[in-house]
Amino acid sequence: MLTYDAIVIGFGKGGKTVAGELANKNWNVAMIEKDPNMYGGTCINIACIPTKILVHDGLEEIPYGDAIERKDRVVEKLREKNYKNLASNDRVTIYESEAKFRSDKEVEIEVDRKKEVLTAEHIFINTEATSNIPPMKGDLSSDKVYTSTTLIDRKDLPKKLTIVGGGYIGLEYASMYTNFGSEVTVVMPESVLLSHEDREIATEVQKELEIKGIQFIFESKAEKITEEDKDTVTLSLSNGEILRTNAVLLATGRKPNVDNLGLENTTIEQTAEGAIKVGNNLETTVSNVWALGDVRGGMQFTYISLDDYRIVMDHLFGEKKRSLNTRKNIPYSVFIDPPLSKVGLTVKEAEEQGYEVAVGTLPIASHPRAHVIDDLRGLFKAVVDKKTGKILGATLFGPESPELINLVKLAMDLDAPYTYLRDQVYNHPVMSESFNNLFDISV
Ligand SMILES: Cc1cc2nc3c(=O)[nH]c(=O)nc-3n(C[C@H](O)[C@H](O)[C@H](O)COP(=O)(O)OP(=O)(O)OC[C@H]3O[C@@H](n4cnc5c(N)ncnc54)[C@H](O)[C@@H]3O)c2cc1C
Ligand SMILES: NC(=O)c1ccc[n+]([C@@H]2O[C@H](COP(=O)([O-])OP(=O)(O)OC[C@H]3O[C@@H](n4cnc5c(N)ncnc54)[C@H](O)[C@@H]3O)[C@@H](O)[C@H]2O)c1
Repeated sequence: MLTYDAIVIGFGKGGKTVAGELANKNWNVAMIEKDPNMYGGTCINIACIPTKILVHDGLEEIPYGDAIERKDRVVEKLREKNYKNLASNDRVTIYESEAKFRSDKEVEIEVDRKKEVLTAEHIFINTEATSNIPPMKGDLSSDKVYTSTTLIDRKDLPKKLTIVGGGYIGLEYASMYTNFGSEVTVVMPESVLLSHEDREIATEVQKELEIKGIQFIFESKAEKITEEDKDTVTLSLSNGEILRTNAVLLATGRKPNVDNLGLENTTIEQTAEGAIKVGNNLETTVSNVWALGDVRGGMQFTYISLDDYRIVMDHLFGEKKRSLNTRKNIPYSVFIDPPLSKVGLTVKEAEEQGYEVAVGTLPIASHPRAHVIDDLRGLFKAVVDKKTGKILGATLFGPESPELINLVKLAMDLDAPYTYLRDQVYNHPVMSESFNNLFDISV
């Protein structure tokens, strides 16, 4: 049995950051990663970075095949850099193996076909989330059926792409493949697009995506896939429709990955949804065994996993003040064209929580920067508490919104009144100066 100060399972955002930091504090760290193509984790290899490269290149009208090649080159470079970052640290030993718990503090791996057991007082679980495959009949193993991971490895552009699921992945892939030239249809069980978002803005999003050529089929589930010929499958929907298509993307959520992790050999508990159960400081039900990122449930974003690392470090070495409870406003963006970004509450959510609200609305077409960049699409909305003047939230649909939303987040975190963003001196002509008008709200 090999003894370390810490074992990290999964070379993802949370895991690699924890491993590097512990090694810098002179801990001996075992880093276990099961897939040599995943050094650096989901984000850089199969998610945020490759998809945002394709979003970018699609908008630049770069041919699909060239964009896929560039994506592969960048990902390889990043993976190598991530690997070297830890491999070059004498305090870190990297094991390429699936990790499986044998007991609360023992982890089994396979090295050169031989089983090896590692033990450490501190263990960090960072084993990602994986694609949900919906219960469907037919040829699910067809080479024309994809997940978000496998579709972006396809070298030729599918003429017709049908996407099952209208969440983040469904919409981002719909927008990006339409930009490359695919004819895209999105099938979803909901009766409206983006059911949790501001209705006025969601309607605007649907309008813009339909103008691009995307078709939406609401209130419908995909039920069966039938192989037709070498280029075609048919997809039977619960509403009776049958779609002929060249590729099907299953974008129906991602679930915490605890497959083969051996949790049954431990006293680590899981939530009803199958995530690893953690307290507010991210410790599992076993003392000094921690879980970070997608595997512990909750919001699935790279920056959440990074902030999980901050919480864990604060509990191990700091003042123990950081926790899930102290985390402030979390922004997010859906990288459709133009992008949609949100922080805080919508009008409906604020009213449901008992706030009396004042609302600012700004069509992007009214803003000078929109004319400079020749993109008049979109609508911004801000929600303010009438009583205190505090900003309760903003939903920004329009160019550059993924950058802008962080300004609103900052103002909200600092408890600044809405007038702070309204009366700010911004440079010109830029998108952020739209806040002079967006926040010109009478409360
Ligand atoms: C298509 C797509 C696009 C996305 N776009 C964005 C975006 O733009 N912005 C954003 O913030 N988020 C985005 N996300 C979400 C983001 O990628 C994840 O939230 C984030 O990568 C999760 O990181 P993590 O720290 O949980 O671990 P991960 O980075 O997922 O790493 C986990 C690692 O553990 C390894 N592993 C698993 N089981 C074992 C085991 N038993 N033994 C050893 N190793 C194991 C895996 O191989 C993997 O390398 C996207 C996700 C997808 C799918
Ligand atoms: N920009 C980003 O930050 C970004 C981008 C992509 C993914 N992500 C992360 O990845 C996670 C997973 O994304 P996702 O889009 O797969 O999940 P999601 O939960 O956002 O959406 C899943 C969709 O699939 C639908 N669905 C479920 N079963 C279905 C069925 N049988 N037939 C048809 N539709 C069905 C749901 O109703 C929903 O519309 C997100 O939660 C997000 O955190 C983030």
